[in-house]
Amino acid sequence: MEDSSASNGVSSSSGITDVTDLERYHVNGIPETAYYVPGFISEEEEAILLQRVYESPKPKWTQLSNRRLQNWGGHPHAKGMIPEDLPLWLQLCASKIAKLGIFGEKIPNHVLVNEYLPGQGIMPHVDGPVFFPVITTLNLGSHAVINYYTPADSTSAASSPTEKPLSDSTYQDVTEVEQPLSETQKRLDPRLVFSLLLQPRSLLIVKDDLYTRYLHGIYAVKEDVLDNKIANLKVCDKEVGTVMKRDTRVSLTIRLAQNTSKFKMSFFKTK
Ligand SMILES: O=C(O)CCC(=O)C(=O)O
Ligand SMILES: [Fe+2]
Repeated sequence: MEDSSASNGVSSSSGITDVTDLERYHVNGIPETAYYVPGFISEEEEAILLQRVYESPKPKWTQLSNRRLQNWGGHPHAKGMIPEDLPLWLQLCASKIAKLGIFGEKIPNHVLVNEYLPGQGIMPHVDGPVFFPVITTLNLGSHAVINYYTPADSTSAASSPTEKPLSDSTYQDVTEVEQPLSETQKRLDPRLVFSLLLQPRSLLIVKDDLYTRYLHGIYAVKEDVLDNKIANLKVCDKEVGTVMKRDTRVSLTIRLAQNTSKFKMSFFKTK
């Protein structure tokens, strides 16, 4: 008999069922809380998810200057979000992640699909306040190295007090803020605190300050040279100096948007 959940994406069962198990995946040696779960999904599940992403209607894609994306679950806005139901294949992903207990009793309701060709990246930014302060990323197709930078409001010597915080990548003005990618990267490099290698099929979970205050970004390069800033190199069984060629990477950023109904009411009141 065919397993309908598998044909729609990921099976909702998982070997990891509670937060106690999750502690095994805690990333050590970094100042904030992150979990890196290698092999969170199988190769079959990865292939099905990629198939679902690429069979989505063309208008679902938004082309940005250095990547393209699909937004599922409603459009985030500084004041909240009008929710839309996730398609079944994403609901299954969200349920599997919810079983880890990291969203309390809730199930994530928003998914951002980002596609990066080799040489593409995302400039350092913080995600918006619309979301519950846990961010989960499912990695498909290729690796990436994600960099974390000290917060713009940090008192560290490297940060400039005149600097404006960067906008949320999911906001409408993203195309404008993404133009000066290399300039921004150069300016922020002294503030790089640590990086994480994200292998295909892994799940990354970051929380609290790492989510709300640190900036995160991915270099726009065709290959990554692994260095000792990468906190999970050992877990990934990799060595400093290894060169990893990028292929096309698809990431699913799976989050819980809050205050959705409140926004709905005030939205209609102002019309
Ligand atoms: O692709 C990633 O892992 C990062 C995506 C991201 O930071 C975002 O969409 O806000
Ligand atoms: Fe982000």
